[in-house]
Amino acid sequence: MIEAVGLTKRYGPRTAVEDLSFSVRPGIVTGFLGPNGAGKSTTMRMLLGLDAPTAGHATVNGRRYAEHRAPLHEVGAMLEARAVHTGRSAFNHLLALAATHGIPRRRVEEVIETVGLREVARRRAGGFSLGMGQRLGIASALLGDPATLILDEPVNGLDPEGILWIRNLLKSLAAEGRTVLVSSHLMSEMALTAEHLIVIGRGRLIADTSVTEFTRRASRGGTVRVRTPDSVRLGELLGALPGVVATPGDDVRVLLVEGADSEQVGRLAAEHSLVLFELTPQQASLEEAFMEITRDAVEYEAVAAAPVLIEEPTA
Ligand SMILES: Nc1ncnc2c1ncn2[C@@H]1O[C@H](COP(=O)(O)OP(=O)(O)OP(=O)(O)O)[C@@H](O)[C@H]1O
Repeated sequence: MIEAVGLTKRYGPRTAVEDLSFSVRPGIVTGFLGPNGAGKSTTMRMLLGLDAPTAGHATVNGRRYAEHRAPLHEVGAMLEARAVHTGRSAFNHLLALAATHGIPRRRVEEVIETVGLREVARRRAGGFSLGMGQRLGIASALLGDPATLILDEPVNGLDPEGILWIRNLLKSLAAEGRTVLVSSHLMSEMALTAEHLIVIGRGRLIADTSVTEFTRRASRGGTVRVRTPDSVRLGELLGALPGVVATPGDDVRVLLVEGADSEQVGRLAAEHSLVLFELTPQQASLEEAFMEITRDAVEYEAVAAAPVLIEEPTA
């Protein structure tokens, strides 16, 4: 269980994270989403005690990270996959990490097996591909068999096989009852991996919801396609409802309805005994929904990066 309460981080005049509160439950994968610069890495660093919050606090399994006696057994983290001593082999890197935390050599062999690095474990980690580096980062995170995992962009730069591997690994770790928080800026990937989402923009919480609810919200406000032999009559009835617009589709029997969901359209048709051949919500893709939901946050970044001069109107 991870808990953030009013987490705030300022770097000089810049607020990276602002009054962020959320909790991450065990047993499911929670996706931590936000556009670039939203504050995901900063938040994760605060959860791990690597950055001190300007205000607020965070706990992992009921305690602040620094208060854990054996933190590697409580929290496994991967923030930068490249944070590895490049001259060492993957095996020696893990062995050194294990030795300083009283973890037996057997466990090193186990995690190397889990992440599929057996063949290359004796090779210098500095020569690793990005994918191998990610696997090594995950191996380090798993070393202490922790109850909680915090991974920053673990699928970045991976090939499809690597992405599928991480997806399945995260799901199985969560299924074992662990708390799994994984950040990404890719909505479509998170939709396949996570069950719950925490979405931030400009350092603030935008959504704390299940993937199912997020998808539902994404399709709300979308268009409903209706095919009916009574399109003229149904169009009139829909047009009489406040905020509803029905426009003809690619066929005289097709209407594209905005401002009402498929349930409302179906009920209206039934009340007037109109036959329907088709009633299809046209879902926005999750990526579109994510862009829509975080748009203001992104626009702010763009404006902040390139200030626009507005001339004073002359009297
Ligand atoms: N050490 C720092 N000093 C000053 N500003 C910082 C520092 N670290 C982060 N920031 C700023 O805080 C904001 C949040 O950055 P952060 O890296 O946490 O975002 P992010 O969501 O992880 O982004 P990305 O997906 O691009 O990694 C950014 O505007 C960034 O420039």
